Amino acid sequence: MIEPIRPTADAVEILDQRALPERMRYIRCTRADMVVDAIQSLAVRGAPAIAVAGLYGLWVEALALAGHTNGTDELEAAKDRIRNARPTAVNLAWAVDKVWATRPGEGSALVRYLRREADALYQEESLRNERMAQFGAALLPPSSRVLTHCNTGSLATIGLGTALGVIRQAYADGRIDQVWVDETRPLLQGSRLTAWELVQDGIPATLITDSMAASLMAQGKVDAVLVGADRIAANGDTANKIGTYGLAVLAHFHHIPFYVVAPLSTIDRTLSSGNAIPIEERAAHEVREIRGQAIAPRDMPVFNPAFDVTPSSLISAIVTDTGVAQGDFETGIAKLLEQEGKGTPDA
Ligand SMILES: CSC[C@H]1O[C@H](OP(=O)(O)O)[C@H](O)[C@@H]1O
Repeated sequence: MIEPIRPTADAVEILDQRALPERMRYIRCTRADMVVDAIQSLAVRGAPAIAVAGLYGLWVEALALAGHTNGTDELEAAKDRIRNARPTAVNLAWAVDKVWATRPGEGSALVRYLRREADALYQEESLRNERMAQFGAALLPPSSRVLTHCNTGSLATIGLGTALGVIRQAYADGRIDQVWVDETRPLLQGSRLTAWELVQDGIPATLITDSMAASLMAQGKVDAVLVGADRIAANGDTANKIGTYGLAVLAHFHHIPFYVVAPLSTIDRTLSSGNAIPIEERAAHEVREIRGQAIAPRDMPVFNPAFDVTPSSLISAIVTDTGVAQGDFETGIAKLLEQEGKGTPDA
């Protein structure tokens, strides 16, 4: 299994996803700001993965500050920088807030606690992926041809992945014949990362540009669309990689099931709808260049939102680690949240 995050005795090693698919190199992080930079530059990315990376960042910072005079204040400031490193994916803030709220005093007890919490989330996310894969695969009829957007695999999570975890399980169950992989402009998480993961797994996949999805659906070559999520509101409105909303509109028009796959840690219990989900806007060069090569006039104005919001009315089902919500998402999501931690996922 690919390891996007590798904790060691005194650091956290992060697989630099910016260098994929050509090179596998790890960044050794010994301070919080090294992890913040890795998250903000998308060296590590994907809602669940950045939450795990963030907790290890908190741990290495506590390790480095142990014994410092202003260590407590410096650690709290670092915590805020980690928490706010990327605004849309709720997992990061949720994990940091949860761990910070119940931390013990300071010193070695705090260091041990933070490492223990990071290890626990690492394990938990891996198990969540396995449960989602089972629930999601059951939705797909045999010989399905599915389309996916961005990267929701082992690189974006810990373990099988979310939407890509469902695809892996469904393929293993003989339910998938073909995967259409959206390249996912501007940062190409689909062509660089999802395609790389599927090639490694030997799963039949074909790379397409984002603009090709519509005609594939019109030709009847797509049986389902599977995507991940960065933040899901209580009514099921979902923020995900830019381009997801367009796919949902296309799927709705062509009567194709549109599935969102995400762990409960992606659900924002405080938001009644997607209107208030903060959408991260990123640097213009990400659109104007590819790997430093200009593909647009140098000072061309750019609009570069990293995510968009799909209204729940366009979503066929939301697959989580405790079961599947369909139809009345508000009630369905509330029921799935009630299952959390009970160890007996919804049937
Ligand atoms: C299971 S990852 C969820 C989500 O994260 C990705 O965004 P990014 O590559 O910017 O971190 C994409 O929206 C995935 O669907």
